[in-house]
Amino acid sequence: MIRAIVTDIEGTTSDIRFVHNVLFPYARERLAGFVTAEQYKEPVSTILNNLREEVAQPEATTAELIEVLFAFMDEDRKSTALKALQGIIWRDGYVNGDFKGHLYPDVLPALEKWKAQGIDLYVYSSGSVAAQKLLFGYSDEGDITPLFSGYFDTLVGAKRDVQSYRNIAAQIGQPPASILFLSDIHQELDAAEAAGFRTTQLIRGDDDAASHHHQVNSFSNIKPEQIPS
Ligand SMILES: CSCCC(=O)C(=O)COP(=O)(O)O
Ligand SMILES: [Mg+2]
Repeated sequence: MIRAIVTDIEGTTSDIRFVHNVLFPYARERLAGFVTAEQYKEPVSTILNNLREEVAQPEATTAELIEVLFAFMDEDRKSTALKALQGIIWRDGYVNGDFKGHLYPDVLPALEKWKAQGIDLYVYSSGSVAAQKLLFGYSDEGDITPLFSGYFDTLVGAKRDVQSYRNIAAQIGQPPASILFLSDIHQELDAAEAAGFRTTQLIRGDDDAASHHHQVNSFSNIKPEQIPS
């Protein structure tokens, strides 16, 4: 029996093009100015020190760190420091109404149905927890954050690491076999499966022939009670 569902965002609840064509450029245009202006204030000061640790360059200047951050954005590196900064910068965009968090139309009805069935809902994304709350708080469908019981980001580990899913199960307090993980990326589903989770892959665009996971093209086609263990 499924007691909890953990969902990815990019490519699963939300269009990858919203993340790559709207969110990422918005942060990219503002990152250097924001970091320069805020470098001595919290939380940016601590984030920059975390980045110095992450790249093992304890003496790196702010200008050098900004170069690192641009290289990370170029390669879509899921750096906790970069994700924290992006999340802070996106806040203005949401609050000013520059954009809303994209949701596929099939997502909200399914989340509401599962919640009404007593299934607890969680989010796991490389985007920071703050960024996740913004996307769902300022979504196309309004504030849907009351549906979620918790959020996980790279602080529990990387999305392709098995241990991350063990950490999530421990924090949720449910056995892995009673948790369903939804993602568009089969390597993430492989890691979740290795931790004992049940899995379903969202195919929002191209087929993924390299995947052995149960596949659907819409949340409306996910029946938690029918997912094989
Ligand atoms: C909270 S929306 C922004 C998601 C994001 O920043 C990102 O890098 C998505 O990565 P994921 O590994 O979750 O696909
Ligand atoms: Mg994804």
